[in-house]
Amino acid sequence: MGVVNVTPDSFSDGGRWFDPDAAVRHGLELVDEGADIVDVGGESTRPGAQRVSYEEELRRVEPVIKALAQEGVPVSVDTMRAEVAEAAVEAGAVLVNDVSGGLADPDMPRVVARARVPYVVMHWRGHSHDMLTRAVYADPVREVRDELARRVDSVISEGVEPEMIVLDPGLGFAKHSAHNWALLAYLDVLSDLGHPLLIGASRKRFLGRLLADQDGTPRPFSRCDDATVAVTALAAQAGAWCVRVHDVRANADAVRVAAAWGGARRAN
Ligand SMILES: Nc1nc2ncc(COP(=O)(O)O)nc2c(=O)[nH]1
Repeated sequence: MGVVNVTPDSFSDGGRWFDPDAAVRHGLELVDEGADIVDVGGESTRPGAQRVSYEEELRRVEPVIKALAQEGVPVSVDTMRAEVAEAAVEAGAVLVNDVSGGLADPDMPRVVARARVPYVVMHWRGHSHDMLTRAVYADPVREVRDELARRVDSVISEGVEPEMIVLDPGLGFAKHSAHNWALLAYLDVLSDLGHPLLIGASRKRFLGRLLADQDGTPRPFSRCDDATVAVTALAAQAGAWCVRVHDVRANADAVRVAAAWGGARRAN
């Protein structure tokens, strides 16, 4: 899953694809690099980000989704708003990627159920402006698993088909580095919920902190693609269904390496 943030302020590529034509060109490049899905988002979710209006979010994403869909690109819409998801599916999106897992907008499960598209339910504990105040866990893996399980039950009760649900641990969302590493180390606990897993580690702060230099300065996000590729290979080997990344080519290569490695083990 290649990322196209049509935002002026996303942490990892803020502003580069804010122009719709540039965003569409970039989405097509990501497909050429090996992306199976292009994820289009119009609202930054970096820690501390302020929300944008529904109108502004839709203005940003709709033309990009429509143009990419018309080129035959499988597009997902990264939104917490049911109205944006509905309009995005109308414009040709084939998957809804909801970082709030249906918590930010109670209408979302009904919209997704009616659209009959796959639905990414990510672990979330509130909006970016204050989510780090909720980054408190006694047992992060068990708590994330239990909270995701509750979201699954809730959205199914609203009509979403179980087989349409994809789960995501929400790395960096109301989580500190140690929480993120624990979730990656125990992906099998989340897989046991019985849904495909999407992993979004690309260029995130916990990778920059891991790679900090001697005086503790975190590695800039633009130089965390190699670490992202390592996470991709390990996540693929751990059975992840999809990784959400900025640098598609290198990560698509890593997925192929993991598939060849895993295939050889099964064959012998
Ligand atoms: N499903 C899913 N969606 C996401 N959308 C945005 C971001 C924030 O990263 P970005 O600003 O680089 O897009 N991370 C995720 C994620 O981890 N999982």
